[in-house]
Amino acid sequence: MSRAEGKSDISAAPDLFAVRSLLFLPASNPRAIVRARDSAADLVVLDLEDAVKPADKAAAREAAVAAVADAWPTPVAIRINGVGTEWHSLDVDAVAQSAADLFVVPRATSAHLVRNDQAAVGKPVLAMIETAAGVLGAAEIAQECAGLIAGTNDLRADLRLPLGADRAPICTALQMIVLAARAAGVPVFDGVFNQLKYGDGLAAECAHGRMLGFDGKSLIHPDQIAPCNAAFSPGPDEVERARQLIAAYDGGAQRHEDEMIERMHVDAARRVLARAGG
Ligand SMILES: CC(C)(COP(=O)(O)OP(=O)(O)OC[C@H]1O[C@@H](n2cnc3c(N)ncnc32)[C@H](O)[C@@H]1OP(=O)(O)O)[C@@H](O)C(=O)NCCC(=O)NCCSC(=O)C[C@H](O)C(=O)O
Ligand SMILES: [Mg+2]
Repeated sequence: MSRAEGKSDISAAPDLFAVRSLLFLPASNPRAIVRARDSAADLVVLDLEDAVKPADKAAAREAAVAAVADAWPTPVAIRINGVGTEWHSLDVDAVAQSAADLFVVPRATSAHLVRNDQAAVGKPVLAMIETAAGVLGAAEIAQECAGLIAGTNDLRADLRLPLGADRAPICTALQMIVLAARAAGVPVFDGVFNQLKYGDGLAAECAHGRMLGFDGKSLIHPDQIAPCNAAFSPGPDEVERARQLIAAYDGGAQRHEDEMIERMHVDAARRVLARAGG
């Protein structure tokens, strides 16, 4: 089945608040494209940027456009090369003509550059915040976007952190990215976990991201999808607590199981039920 080419309705953005897992893959890897299409990722991002060697950029662009023309069970995005690179305008033109549902801009540093790309492509855009300048501009950038993604590898590099640094030195930046997205009313996604043999490390980092307020997480391998989806889905106890809280509430401030609850707790409980699928 083939999808209409050149979809350009930016109001037709998928419900990105429902996205828990964003699977990145190099658009130059055809086997990975097949795997991604069959995967349980909530959103797939075909990468033209850092995952693709310079010599492969043109072929990757062609492959991404061809891939998104087919039917996908989930929304599919293309990550373009950044403004100022030799591939940027070719990527913009190709994605504008493609059937991708949305696109991703890397290393976003200013709202007007994101606005320019969005106007040229005519699709919803997710902006990656992955530099110090991007973090400081995130509040304005978020106003131009369908969502923000933390680019934690580039951010660590831009901050000149030692290789292998954990999350402690980037926590302030992560919180600023979440604040920016929430102030703009758009969803926000955590960065990638680079370890491919991870034990409990991935689940712990997903849980940390959820506690910081992220809606979901960027992933680099299909094996990371199940732990990520589980971590960003409310468990049965959480769902039951949410149901009981909503049922018990009748306005104002009240006691519920030895805690005070107010209207905002009911709103949060409703979000839990929505994410759990009703
Ligand atoms: C990291 C990898 C290069 C590892 O590759 P490899 O060792 O070949 O993996 P496997 O042998 O375990 O692969 C098994 C099969 O799974 C497919 N596969 C692998 N990764 C993916 C994927 N991401 N999506 C879909 N399918 C995938 C392989 O093709 C194998 O299939 P088959 O041959 O049929 O058995 C590799 O995992 C990889 O390339 N990952 C994604 C890298 C990427 O996209 N990077 C850019 C985004 S991350 C980033 O930089 C964020 C941000 O910009 C920042 O700065 O933080
Ligand atoms: Mg990056």
